[in-house]
Amino acid sequence: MKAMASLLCPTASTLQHNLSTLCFSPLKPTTPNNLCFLTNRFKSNPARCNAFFGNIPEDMLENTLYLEQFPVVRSGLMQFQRFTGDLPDGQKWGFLVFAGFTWIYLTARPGVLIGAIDAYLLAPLQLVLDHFLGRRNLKRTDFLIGDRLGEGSFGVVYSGVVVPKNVEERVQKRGRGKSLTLDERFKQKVILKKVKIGVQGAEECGEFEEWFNYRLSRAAPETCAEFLGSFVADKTNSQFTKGGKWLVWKFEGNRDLADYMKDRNFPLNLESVMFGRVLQGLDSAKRNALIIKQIMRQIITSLKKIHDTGIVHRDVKPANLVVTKRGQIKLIDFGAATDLRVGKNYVPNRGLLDPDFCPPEQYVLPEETPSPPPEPIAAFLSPILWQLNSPDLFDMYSAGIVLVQMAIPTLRSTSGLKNFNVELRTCKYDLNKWREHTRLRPDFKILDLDSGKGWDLATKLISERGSFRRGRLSAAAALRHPYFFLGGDQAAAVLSKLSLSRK
Ligand SMILES: Nc1ncnc2c1ncn2[C@@H]1O[C@H](COP(=O)(O)OP(=O)(O)OP(=O)(O)O)[C@@H](O)[C@H]1O
Repeated sequence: MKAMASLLCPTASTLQHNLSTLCFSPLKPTTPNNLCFLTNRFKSNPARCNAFFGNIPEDMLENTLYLEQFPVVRSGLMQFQRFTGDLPDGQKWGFLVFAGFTWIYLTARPGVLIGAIDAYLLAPLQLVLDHFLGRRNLKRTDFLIGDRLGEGSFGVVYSGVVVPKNVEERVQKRGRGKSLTLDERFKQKVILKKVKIGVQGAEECGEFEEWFNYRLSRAAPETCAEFLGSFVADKTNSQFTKGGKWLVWKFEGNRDLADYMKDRNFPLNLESVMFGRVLQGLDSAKRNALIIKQIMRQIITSLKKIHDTGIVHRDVKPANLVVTKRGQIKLIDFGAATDLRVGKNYVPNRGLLDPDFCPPEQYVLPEETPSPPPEPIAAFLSPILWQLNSPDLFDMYSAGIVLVQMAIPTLRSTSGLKNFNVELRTCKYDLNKWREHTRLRPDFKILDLDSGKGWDLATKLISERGSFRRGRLSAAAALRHPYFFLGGDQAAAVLSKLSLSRK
């Protein structure tokens, strides 16, 4: 760095200061500790080097860096020299500080620069590639619709299968025509969401969900269910309505976290899914705690990744976390998500949310925040918006509720969670106060293990926003919390992967 500074400062007369010749001529080292740059011409020819500089001690040569080893530095220095040319010292430094600040701004969360690269380069590239590979040419006849899995405000979700190419449909209906019995050629399972027709805002939500899925398939594919694309039904029959839009995902797993939590055996019913085996040598409280820790680690890691792209999910809850058969937790249902880099799906005053998991502030941004300007301007301003409002902390509250719900058995039922929320509101969202006053007789054993690190994390996620709209841990900060140190859950997960790969 010292040498870099000398290079950039033309008054450092110990070095040749004409940067335009830097890349073609050597710079003489001054002291053994003062690193400087030499070109490869001199590195490979010590005699020539010594002739040029006089005898250079060997230890000094060892400390010498060669400019060719740092192509980025080299081209950066050349560019810098080209731009600053004959400017006086003060202006050169001013230029450097400005360039540094611009770089920090463009790469600060939610990432103006990477967002622009995604929007103007990666998204069109994905479109072309998908067309080329036939991924955007889905059609009604590619799928057979099976059971209905759920219904939200704007869509109805079904399981289904892909009809293999050149396979005649041989569909036998079983029971009342709900379950499909198909031969083994129909093995690729999918999830289909039918966007409701005639429901206000449904079409728009469907468009947003599609947009978010494509965006995440480029930016953080491991965090969410694999999106296969969409199609518009070309005719009306029992399942389809002509003109109706369908979104399609890969089937990621039979059950979501809410399904597992309904089971009395939770969290032990996830033990072999998460770790591939039963954790030996531990009492059941410790096993429970390790499973919950692994689930929380995965949820918060995924949240960190989506927040890094500027997306806030806004509907984090067990029913929106699918558990794959390899024990991965994947986020689904981006219908309520918002991208605060470009203001996508951000409508001031619109709450779309599940009250049981929603933080007290209810909105990701203060209600007085105006509607977003056109996308490029919104993107340019987004680091300021993000710094001022920390919208990611919205999801972190929901993650905190998921943690206490998993760890405290009496909060797992719908009524238990509702009562908890009522009491919490009365305690002004102070979890410690709630603990002193609750009448729900909660069992804190899991959260109190390990000197209460789990409890401490919960109190730092479930809270009101403090001054400057902070006061809750971000995903990155939560992952640095002592709760996640010495991750026995990680060790068990790694061991299970190793034993699986050996099989
Ligand atoms: N990719 C997937 N793999 C396996 N199961 C899934 C997948 N996507 C959704 N599911 C299942 O379908 C259920 C409903 O899905 P989802 O939450 O997306 O729709 P919804 O909440 O009913 O609709 P809305 O988006 O309108 O709220 C989930 O709880 C989950 O069990």
